[in-house]
Amino acid sequence: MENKDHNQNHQSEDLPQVLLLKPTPVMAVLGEHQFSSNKYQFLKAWESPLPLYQFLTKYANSIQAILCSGAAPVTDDLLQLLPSVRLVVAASAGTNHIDLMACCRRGISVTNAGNVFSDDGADAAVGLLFDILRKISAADRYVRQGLWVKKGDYALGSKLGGKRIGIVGLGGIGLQVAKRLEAFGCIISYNSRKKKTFVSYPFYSNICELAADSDALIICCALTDQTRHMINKEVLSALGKEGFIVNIGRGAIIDEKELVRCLVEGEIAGAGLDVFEKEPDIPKQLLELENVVLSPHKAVFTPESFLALSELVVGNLEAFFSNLPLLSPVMDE
Ligand SMILES: O=CC(=O)O
Repeated sequence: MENKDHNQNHQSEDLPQVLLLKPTPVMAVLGEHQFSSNKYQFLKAWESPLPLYQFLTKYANSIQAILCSGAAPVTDDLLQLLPSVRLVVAASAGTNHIDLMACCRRGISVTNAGNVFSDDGADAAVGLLFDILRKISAADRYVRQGLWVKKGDYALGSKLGGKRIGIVGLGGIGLQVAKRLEAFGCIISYNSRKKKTFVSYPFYSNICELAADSDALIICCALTDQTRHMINKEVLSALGKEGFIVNIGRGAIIDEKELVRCLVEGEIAGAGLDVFEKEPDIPKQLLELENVVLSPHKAVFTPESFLALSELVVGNLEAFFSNLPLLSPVMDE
């Protein structure tokens, strides 16, 4: 039986080593030729016959960078094993799978998807909002099931223009959501870690107050210790029976149990959800609700955004190994 570590390539021994723990979708776009480039040695842990720990130990003192996605967390324990790592490149906007404190403590730089996902993420958020307000997916099911013929006209949806929209997280994606929804005639307010001086939208430091003053909340912020379950029972009840929620951030920003209860009991009007607490498992009750639109965590992914991401990933590696400023560093705030 062949027991060869395909990562072993004598010609590439002197190249900077970049570890990949699991395949990341960006690989499909970058193509295999990039991953056997003559600039870096990409070490793909899953291709090695060695158990992971042994594989990591073998390359422990030479791996200088990690290219990662949410599928494989970068923990303090992992970094402890790899003392030569100086850069973590996240092929995602969110960095909740990376122990940022540990990176900071160890002097490791971190990059993410920067703004390459902002347009597609914002398009998806607006699409989900449109869908739940105008009942597009629900009406589609109605027609397909032959209910238009049997039962007559479908219930009316609600107009997007004029709605008060509370954006939670006014980063790259949140700003693009605001821009799009302003064009539809919506009234924008936001909550963020800090008030942004470059926008004139009303800032709410209190998320409950934002919810109470909004017809819909759109969650675009990062998942951190501060934002985990930030959208809780209190916030949902402030949003109220007529209120909608869209989440393209991370599932755990919302207390999902509470969200499901509010949807089932009619305490909020509807939800458009791209992300969930235990993906890809989702609470079964959501499948039965007509006022919920579900999407399999793909808001920011298009072939175009992947292409832009792959260029950014390569750009960050090149910058790092040429001692130039990183293109999309994750800043400490
Ligand atoms: O969810 C997608 C991302 O964080 O890039």
